[in-house]
Amino acid sequence: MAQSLSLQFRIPSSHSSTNLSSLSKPSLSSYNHNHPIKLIKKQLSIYASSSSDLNPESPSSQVLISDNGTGGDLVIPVTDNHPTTADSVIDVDAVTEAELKENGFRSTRRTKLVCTIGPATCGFEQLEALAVGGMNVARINMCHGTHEWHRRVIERVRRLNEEKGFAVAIMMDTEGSEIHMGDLGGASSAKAEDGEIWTFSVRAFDVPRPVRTINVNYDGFAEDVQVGDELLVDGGMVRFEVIEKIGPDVKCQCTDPGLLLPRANLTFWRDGSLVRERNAMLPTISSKDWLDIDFGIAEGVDFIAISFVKSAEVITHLKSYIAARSRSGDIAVIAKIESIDSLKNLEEIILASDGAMVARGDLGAQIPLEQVPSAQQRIVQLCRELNKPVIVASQLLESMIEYPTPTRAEVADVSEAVRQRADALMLSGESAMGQYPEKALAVLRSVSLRIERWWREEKHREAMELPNIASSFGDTISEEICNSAAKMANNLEVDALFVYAKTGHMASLLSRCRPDCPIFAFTTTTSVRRRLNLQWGLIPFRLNFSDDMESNLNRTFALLKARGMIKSGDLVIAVSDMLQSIQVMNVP
Ligand SMILES: Nc1ncnc2c1ncn2[C@@H]1O[C@H](COP(=O)(O)OP(=O)(O)OP(=O)(O)O)[C@@H](O)[C@H]1O
Ligand SMILES: CC(=O)C(=O)O
Ligand SMILES: [K+]
Ligand SMILES: [Mg+2]
Repeated sequence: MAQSLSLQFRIPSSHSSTNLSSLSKPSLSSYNHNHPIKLIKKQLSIYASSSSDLNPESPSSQVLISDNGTGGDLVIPVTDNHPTTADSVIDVDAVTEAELKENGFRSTRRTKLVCTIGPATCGFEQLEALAVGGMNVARINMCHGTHEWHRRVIERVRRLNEEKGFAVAIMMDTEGSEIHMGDLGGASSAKAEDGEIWTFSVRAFDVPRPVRTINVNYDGFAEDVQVGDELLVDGGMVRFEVIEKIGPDVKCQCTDPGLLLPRANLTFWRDGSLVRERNAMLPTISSKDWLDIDFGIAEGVDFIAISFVKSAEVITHLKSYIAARSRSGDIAVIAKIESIDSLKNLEEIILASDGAMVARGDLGAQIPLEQVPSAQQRIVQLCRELNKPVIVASQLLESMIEYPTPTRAEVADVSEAVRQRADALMLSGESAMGQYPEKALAVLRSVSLRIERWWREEKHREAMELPNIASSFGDTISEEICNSAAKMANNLEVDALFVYAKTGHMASLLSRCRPDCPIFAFTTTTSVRRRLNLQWGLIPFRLNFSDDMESNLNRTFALLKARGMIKSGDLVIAVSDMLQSIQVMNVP
């Protein structure tokens, strides 16, 4: 297949003979600051002020309202579910829009934020507060709650996206078939005190549960453990020693007291290492997980995260299962790295997946805690090399489940993940059942912004050699274009990279380069837009565009300028997957 590579430099003639670096600092401070955040609630979609940009054929699909403050009208598509036919509409969420207007390009956050939704955050208003606070992906954990409960959360997030222009993606996280406790008969927690004897059993207990008894989900439990083994709840939050086995009952003495939470994970250790007897043979995807996956496919979730992945095969199998069943076949599969086996087979698992999660909670129960930081660094780096989005998860702001401010150590941990340039950070209990979900999200947001800016100001560019990952000549060209465009963007200090990518692939290749400027990713479908929302530095927009880059650019400039998101003179580099080209230009 013949491919042409055209490099077009369209610096206006008045600038053509000047030193490029002198062009590169359009005064972002000239952004006007008169846009109250209140606008957030109603700004949804935007269109150009020029009437020729409006599609007269579909006026009935739009509602025009005046936004009395920024000048110009807003176009609100009645439904955001399918690509609208109106070429005049560009979908971007109001928070991004306000952020760009208020602070300019450079200040936008590059690190994406995932929030686990639970009882503390499942209401529409709570979800909206998280979206306004910067949530890019809502995670639902199938360890907890019913399908009905999860369906309602999904429906609310969808409604939020449709009504308020957000692109919050949904990630479903499977339970997996590792050993865990039962649900404590409805109690929210149980306290285990030092020296107490508790009974762990595969027997189901009556309600109310007899005191100091815990049900275990794994039939082979009593057979696999031995007297003297250490039993760790939630990777060591509470510890017991096995003192006696009586049929299905295992008597254990508490050695490290603490709170037992419903369905907490259990591991047992012998002579300092994790015991993996028959439970190592449990399937990665249990029969309950398959039912949950069918539910996720039916609900059209954007990501399915698979717990306790051991090998690449399970990912490949799940991907073909999804491809055969999903209407659009576009659910991304995220491998959760939280077991010894997943570390052993890391590269092939990541290659087979669409992304990975450093699931430090369970990982820290399977390898010594002091090995978790280096595992994290390795996973983050490998994912970036292989161009797969990576999420750093668990206990980032654990103390904020109870307290309104984080510990210094937590802030340092978040900073380190941002500095490693992970695509995304995740809240678990902090947002699912903590007392300060919005505050925790605000901490992730402000720490990300601060560390990213510091990194740019210090020009700390990693000397990371990005390997060639393309499998065809066409892909190689895309990859070279993105690498070059990102490098040019840094050297020329441009304000933004624009990428027109139908499947989103070129957008993620640009994100992999972690350039200094934000990446405006234009895509034609809402589902691709949502999926891109997990990736570092991408500001995803949905826009109908053609194969004619000249007209795409002109239209985009008009649309974005009309809303004050860019302005004349801003320096932009544009790439596209239709016309494989790099164009450098000032916004006219
Ligand atoms: N849908 C839900 N309903 C009720 N409680 C929930 C729900 N989702 C999460 N939680 C609560 O938030 C806590 C933290 O959530 P998180 O998703 O990190 O789960 P986890 O059980 O710790 O396990 P893992 O993340 O390894 O699957 C849970 O232990 C649970 O108490
Ligand atoms: C997120 C998760 O599953 C873990 O940290 O174990
Ligand atoms: K899970
Ligand atoms: Mg886990």
